[in-house]
Amino acid sequence: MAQFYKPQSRATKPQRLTEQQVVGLDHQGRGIIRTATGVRFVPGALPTERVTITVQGKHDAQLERVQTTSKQRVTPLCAFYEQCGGCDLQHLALSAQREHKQQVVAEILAKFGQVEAQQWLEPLAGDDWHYRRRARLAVHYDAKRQQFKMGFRAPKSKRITVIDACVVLAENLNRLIPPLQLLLPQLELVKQLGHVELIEFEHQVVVLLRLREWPNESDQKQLQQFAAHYEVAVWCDTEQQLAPLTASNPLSYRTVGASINCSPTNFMQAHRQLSEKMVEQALTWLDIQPNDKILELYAGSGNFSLPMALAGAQVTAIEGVASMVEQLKANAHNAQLSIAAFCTDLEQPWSRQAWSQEQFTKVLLDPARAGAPQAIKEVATRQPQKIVYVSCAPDTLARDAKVLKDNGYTLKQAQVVDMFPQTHHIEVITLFERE
Ligand SMILES: C[S@@+](CC[C@H](N)C(=O)[O-])C[C@H]1O[C@@H](n2cnc3c(N)ncnc32)[C@H](O)[C@@H]1O
Repeated sequence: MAQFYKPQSRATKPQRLTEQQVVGLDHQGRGIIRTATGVRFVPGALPTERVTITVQGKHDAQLERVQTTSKQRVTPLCAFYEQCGGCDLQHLALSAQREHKQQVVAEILAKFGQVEAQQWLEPLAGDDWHYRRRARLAVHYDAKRQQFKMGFRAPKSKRITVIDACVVLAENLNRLIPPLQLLLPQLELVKQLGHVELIEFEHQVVVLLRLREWPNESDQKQLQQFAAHYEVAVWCDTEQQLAPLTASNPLSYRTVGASINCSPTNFMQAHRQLSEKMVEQALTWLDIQPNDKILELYAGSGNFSLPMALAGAQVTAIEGVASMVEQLKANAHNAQLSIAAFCTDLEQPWSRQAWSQEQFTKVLLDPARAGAPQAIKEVATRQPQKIVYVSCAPDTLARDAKVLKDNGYTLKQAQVVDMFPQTHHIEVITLFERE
């Protein structure tokens, strides 16, 4: 048999380093330490602290002990903080979390966009706990052991941290976790359950079950009893259909001056109070005048479109998901507003889009994490007076901001929207103006 050279295993004992100085926080909320062998990123460590770490991989390290504690360190509220990893900034005081988020955005804008905001507004904040109006819970059923797990996935892992409460989830949703943990393993559908979503709408709390097939009669009966008892609607999302299994009120959420009807799988801003406040800020910056023609990109079901039209603008709204475009049109119709809405993939050039031939005075865009690499070039060449850019990813915002800067725009104002307190996730709203 042929023999091949096999290098010796390089596995060594994990290296332990004591008295390490934390010099900053990175954009994922991890402490930064400069060791003799390079930079290490340490979840849970805070600037000014001296800590003991165990080195893992090339740049990561695990926090073992805090030797000198930061004044900004607070005791995490959540019992699952160590295992869950969802709210990874809970050990940092809230005011410091917000300061950190603003600093991260400013640094990334300067480094990757060569852009500086002329003015930062105070972060927009709402409830710091029990603020989330939507959560997706991972599930796993071990048929052999008849073991059911429901919770959140641990960081960088498929492991499920079983929880019986979540400190950032709206109380309306939080109370459903223990009874669902009891009910679901008793149902036949547990064997084909993909995940569970809990969503708080304006007049209805929804438990959405992701399934392969529609539930059998016995399961349906038990789910109906559950729904009646907890005053929720159970919806099922199979490959064939998305529909309520129990009685359900129409699903909607509030925006400034209007209700937005939507389906349980449509995008909805995460924070139950801050969505409207963020829309108000956008309206203030846009300063809508009677002749304004506004182009809105990544419009969803109309969260910004309806308030802009109510303020008197002529709105053209673009969204990539066809069902949301239809929803947006219906929402505009219900509010007796005239909004031109189109389904377009904004990753593609606009040359064939008839809507793009119009002259727009102002643009509002609210892309997903990937930002708007193609759309921003198209916007910049059209030279609207004002651009309001809402972002949940400072790195792609910085890349797109550079395109605007190169095309004569100045970043007049910026504001962190604390849409995800206790976590490192960042939302920011920005106003660019043509010089
Ligand atoms: C952050 S959400 C914002 C939605 C809306 N502005 C709101 O406040 O509810 C981003 C939206 O962009 C849409 N989207 C993502 N990629 C897209 C693309 N390539 N073309 C068009 N729309 C896209 C998503 O479907 C989603 O509705």
